[in-house]
Amino acid sequence: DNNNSKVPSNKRYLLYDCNPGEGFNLRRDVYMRIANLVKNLRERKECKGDDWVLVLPPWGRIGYHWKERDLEQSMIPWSTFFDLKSLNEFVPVMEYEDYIEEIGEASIDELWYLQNYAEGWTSGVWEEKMHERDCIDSPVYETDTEGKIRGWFWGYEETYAKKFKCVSVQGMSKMFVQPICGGNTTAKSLMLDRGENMLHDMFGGKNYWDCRRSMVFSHKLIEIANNFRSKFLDSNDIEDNTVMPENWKNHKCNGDATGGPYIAAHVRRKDFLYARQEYVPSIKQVAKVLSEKMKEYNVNKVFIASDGTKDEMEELKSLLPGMIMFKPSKAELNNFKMGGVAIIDQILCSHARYFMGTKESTFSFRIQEEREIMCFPKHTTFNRICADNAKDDCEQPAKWKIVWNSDSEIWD
Ligand SMILES: C[C@@H]1O[C@H](OP(=O)(O)OP(=O)(O)OC[C@H]2O[C@@H](n3cnc4c(=O)[nH]c(N)nc43)[C@H](O)[C@@H]2O)[C@@H](O)[C@H](O)[C@@H]1O
Repeated sequence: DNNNSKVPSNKRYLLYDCNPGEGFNLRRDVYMRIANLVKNLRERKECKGDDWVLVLPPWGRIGYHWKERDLEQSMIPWSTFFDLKSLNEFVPVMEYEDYIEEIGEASIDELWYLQNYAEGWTSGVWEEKMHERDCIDSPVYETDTEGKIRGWFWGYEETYAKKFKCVSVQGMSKMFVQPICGGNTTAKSLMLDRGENMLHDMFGGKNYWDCRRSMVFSHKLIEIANNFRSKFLDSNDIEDNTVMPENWKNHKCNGDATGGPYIAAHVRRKDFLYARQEYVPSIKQVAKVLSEKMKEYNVNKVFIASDGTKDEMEELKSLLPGMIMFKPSKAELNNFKMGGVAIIDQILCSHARYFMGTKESTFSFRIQEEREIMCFPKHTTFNRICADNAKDDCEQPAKWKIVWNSDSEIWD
């Protein structure tokens, strides 16, 4: 065992990763499930006070969207997108490179590949369960001649794992506490791959919202967005009533946020045009609905965040002259990558007087949460633009209520 002797014996590391196809904002949700698991591992008696730390999986060319050929996107640390000091106020976290340095070698003791049950829900009722099983998918990891388990570790080619198993799971993050602390493993470092197979303990509860509030964006990105707000949208935190304290733990609502004198929309296109066809409005419909809302809110600017094509955005602009978009400079794109630009778009949407999202897009959900955290009235947040056909029932998004105080943890 080459583990660095400087590391205290009760220190343990939890690493994770997701299905490569998952996009940025779904991954932010998986982070929250893992962070809540780490919180449980740190607090539950059976874990004997071990000092669990969450190791942040570097960002790379994830999902369908971050594939720009001329943009280097690999081994991106979390600090590019998020404020680590704020994350650390919820559970201790560290960057992957700091982990390697701390333990003194690019290795992970044990790797669990999470999967479903091959047989599905046999009993017909959903129950929480977890078992070591044969791998269902053909393995994405291979054992080399030295017995080291090799595979994709965020582009760090020297990294390997020492043990590997497939684990079938059906349940919430709390269910992992017993297998991890109850003697099934003594690994100092444990990685859960396909972390999206773990569900939230208490979706929408106090821990959910505390963790969500700790995901403060990097100060550099906030600064760029704030400059853009003041230059193009006549918007600033004092007048908009969106001032946030240094430490998210000290934040409370002081009346409603008003937002800047503009409305905003997240217009998700690309794969949604096919996968969510019946819910996606045409560009003409987007323009029609937003013009009406601009009148209703008495503003002449509408900020658009979109993954749409240049042609689609030109068409929209021709129908909606008050339209404003954020276009990164080449240098900004190189520094902050697709994720940074996505966050700037989200910050700009979240400070608008009124917001409309896209049905079932986690990109829109994260904006809605951000507005909920900043104390916007719900009717200005939980809206979407309906499609122009009759098939769309036009159901509006669920109004998630932020939980500030300790709630009854019904699974405890
Ligand atoms: C169908 C599913 O859709 C899910 O997407 P969905 O929830 O919208 O949201 P995300 O998981 O964030 O994935 C969408 C990606 O598209 C880009 N993107 C989308 N809209 C915008 C925008 O307005 N501005 C900017 N700058 N970027 C945008 C962004 O890079 C983001 O990472 C995927 O995560 C799933 O993997 C799956 O494909």
